[in-house]
Amino acid sequence: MIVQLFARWLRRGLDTYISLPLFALALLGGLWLLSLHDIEQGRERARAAAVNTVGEVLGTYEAQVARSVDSIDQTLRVIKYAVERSGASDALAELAGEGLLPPAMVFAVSVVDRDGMVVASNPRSRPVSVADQAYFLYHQQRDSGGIFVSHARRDAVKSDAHLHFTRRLDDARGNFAGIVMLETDPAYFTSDYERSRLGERGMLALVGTDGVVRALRVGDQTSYGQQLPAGGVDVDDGVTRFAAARELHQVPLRVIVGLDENEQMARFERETRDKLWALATASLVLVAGTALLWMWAWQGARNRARVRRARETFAAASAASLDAFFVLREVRDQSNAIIDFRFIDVNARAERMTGMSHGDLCSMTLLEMIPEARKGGMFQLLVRASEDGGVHEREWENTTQPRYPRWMQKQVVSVEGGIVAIVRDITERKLAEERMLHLAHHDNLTGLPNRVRITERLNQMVADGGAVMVAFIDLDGFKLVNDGLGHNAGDELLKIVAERMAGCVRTSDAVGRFGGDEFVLMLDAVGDGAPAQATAVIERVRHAVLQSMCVAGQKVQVSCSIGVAVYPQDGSDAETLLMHADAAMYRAKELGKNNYQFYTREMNVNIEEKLHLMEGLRIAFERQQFHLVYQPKVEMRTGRIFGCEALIRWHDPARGVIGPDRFIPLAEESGMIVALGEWVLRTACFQNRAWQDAGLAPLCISVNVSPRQFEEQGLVDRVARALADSGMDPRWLELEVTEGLIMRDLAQALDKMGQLRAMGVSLSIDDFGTGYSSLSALKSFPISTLKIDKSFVRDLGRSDGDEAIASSIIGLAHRLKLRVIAEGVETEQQRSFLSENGCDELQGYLISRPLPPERLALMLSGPDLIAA
Ligand SMILES: Nc1nc2c(ncn2[C@@H]2O[C@H](COP(=O)(O)O[C@H]3[C@@H](O)[C@H](n4cnc5c(=O)[nH]c(N)nc54)O[C@@H]3COP(=O)(O)O)[C@@H](O)[C@H]2O)c(=O)[nH]1
Repeated sequence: MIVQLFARWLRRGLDTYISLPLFALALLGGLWLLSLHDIEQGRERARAAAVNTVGEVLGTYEAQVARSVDSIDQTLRVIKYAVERSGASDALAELAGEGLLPPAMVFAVSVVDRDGMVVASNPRSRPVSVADQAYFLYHQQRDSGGIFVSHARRDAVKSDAHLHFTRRLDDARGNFAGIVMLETDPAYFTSDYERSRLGERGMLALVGTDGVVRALRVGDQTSYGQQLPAGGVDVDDGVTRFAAARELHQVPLRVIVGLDENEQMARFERETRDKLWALATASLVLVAGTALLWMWAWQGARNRARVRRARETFAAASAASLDAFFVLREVRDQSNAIIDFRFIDVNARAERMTGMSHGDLCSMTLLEMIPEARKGGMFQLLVRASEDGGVHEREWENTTQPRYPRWMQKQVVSVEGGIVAIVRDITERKLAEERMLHLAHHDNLTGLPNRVRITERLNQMVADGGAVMVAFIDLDGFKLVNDGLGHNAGDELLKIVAERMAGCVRTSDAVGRFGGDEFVLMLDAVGDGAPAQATAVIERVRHAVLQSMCVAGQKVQVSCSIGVAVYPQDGSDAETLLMHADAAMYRAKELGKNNYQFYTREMNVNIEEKLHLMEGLRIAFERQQFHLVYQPKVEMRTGRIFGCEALIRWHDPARGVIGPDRFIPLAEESGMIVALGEWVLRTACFQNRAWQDAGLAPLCISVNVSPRQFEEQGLVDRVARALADSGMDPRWLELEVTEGLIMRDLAQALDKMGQLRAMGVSLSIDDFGTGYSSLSALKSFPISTLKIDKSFVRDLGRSDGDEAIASSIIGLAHRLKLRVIAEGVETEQQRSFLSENGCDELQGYLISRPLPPERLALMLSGPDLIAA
């Protein structure tokens, strides 16, 4: 782990973008260190040179001052000698005569007697006393045998300050006899100030051993009298100097030379500044150059890292991927055109997909592996990806290479130095899509094209032009088989019919299932004789369907009603053609079923009539054109009328009485059934209450409730209100609901039926046997009666099937502890059968047609209608 980390660190360290700035930093540091060291040495050298100069100047200055002081002393000795020999008054004149006196302009010489009076002088001056002067007192008090140098002072003789060099005079007995004195300007001792050597702020000084400055010159300024500290070599004028001092022999004086440090170091500082500038500039250039190089190197390193990461990612992703990865590089000819692609790398999935090893693949080109790649567009896709960059995707159906997947999805990505083709086997998905497409367009049960496909196909045939016949086929009697023998039997029948139909059509025709027991034929009626052939196909289909078959172990027979519409005369699109074929099919049903009818315009009259009726219904409700008739229900055993069914009638002034079969479905469709149904319910309740109030024996009155009415939210409230308003006891009300209605939303129906039952209202299932009741659900219905549909009653005594159904319903109802009523009983034969099979109640023309209320009242007051 540590070794790895170290290796990684080392690798990174060696990376140019890291080592380059480090190197530049080291270089810069070294450069600066060397330069600063050199500067420091230069400084030392400059200082040493300055100190050296000070030494040299001091030597010169010392020599000069020593010479001056020496000659001054010589002069004083000569004067002393002359005064002691010749007397003060003549001595100076003699010496002047012999030219032994110094120039009077610079030096004034005087002789002072023992009382301190100047007695002779050159140049001449008035006699003044210097008895109080330090130099006089010095000699008066001691015989030092030496020269005395005074402070620079003004005195009675001279108004400006002078230095006084004095020697003692002795008389013959060696007593104090006065002094000889030489006065000079202090500036005399600094007049040798050379600017070229001492600069502007250099210093020359003559200082007494007492530390008092006798003469001082700094640049052009001369001064005196300052007190220097013992051994001090510089004056306090704010200038730092290189300075040195030296004491003079035999005279209590020191000479001091000082050179301004700034002036002495100025050249060095200037050169240092220049050096530093040059160094800074070089450093900047180095930093800028390094920064540029670093950016370039960093960019390069980043790119390399990206490529490395991409490689690693590719390797990791491709190794684990379910897709096959092929890395390819172009093969170009001399004109730089791409002529092939060579495999550079592939993953394990690619090896499995091609059945070739990595080594084999990487020694091949694309065209060597798939020679037909140019034909299928694969090669061109790779070329496009290679030249245009980006990602290119396509799905491929492989029809040539049996060992490769049938469907492949290829994604081609241009990468640096080549392209990557990612190939995915999508055969499964494609097949699933095909399956789903098939399911979406085909009927599950029969495998025939469904409504969607039929419409598409029909539109296609219409678009292709030419005559097309559309036959809409509805099975007659299918419901009986489905309800009687169960759904499985119904399904079986539909499959057989579908096969038979498919067997009748020509290859140019098509057959599909539209839904339920409805089928559609699309017949090509183009060409000579084609219409006749198409009609023959229709007839063949009708005949084939009519053949009996065995389903659920029973021999059954159905027929079909066929409506035919022809393109282009009966419609210009699939929808219209199907609608018209449907209308023609209804006509075929009306004409007794088991036949086919071509569409005619008159058939549309029915539709118009429907619209007309709908409008009439609305007006009829407003104008109260409805009334109820009541059909009695009798007990089979006693013949007693125990109830009646309220049936609605519409009396249209223009059209006469219109039956509910015609307008109830329209009222359902328009939603008017809710209001109409409530009117029926209330009228029936009020009527029943009126009969009871008239003293007739109480009857149970049945009211039909249609599906939409039943599903309406306020049904229970409406029933409660009708009962409350009419004052009728709920036990005398029965609501008849159909099977289909309950099964539409079983949970909600059960809830509603429960509420009605709780109110005391009875419930019966109308038209039993025609719906799709689940027998297990039937158990949970809170109903009291099952009504056998009149379609099963009609052929009792003639049809074994109907008899079997009727007796089964009776048996079933009794086992569920329900009563059974048969409706539509018209004949004695039907009554006997029902009676013999235990049916509890009867309703039908055999007893009575539906009657107006007053007629029923009359009937109720009569004898019982059938004998037990
Ligand atoms: N929602 C409502 N539906 C209603 C209402 N009134 C009637 N209807 C339904 O309309 C259908 C046709 O009814 P109608 O024309 O009144 O026919 C009924 C009887 O007249 C008829 N019937 C009775 N006995 C016989 C007979 O011996 N032979 C024969 N051919 N027909 C007979 O049967 C119809 C009663 O059927 P049902 O209701 O199933 O007991 C019909 O479906 C009515 O339900 C209404 O107010 N609301």
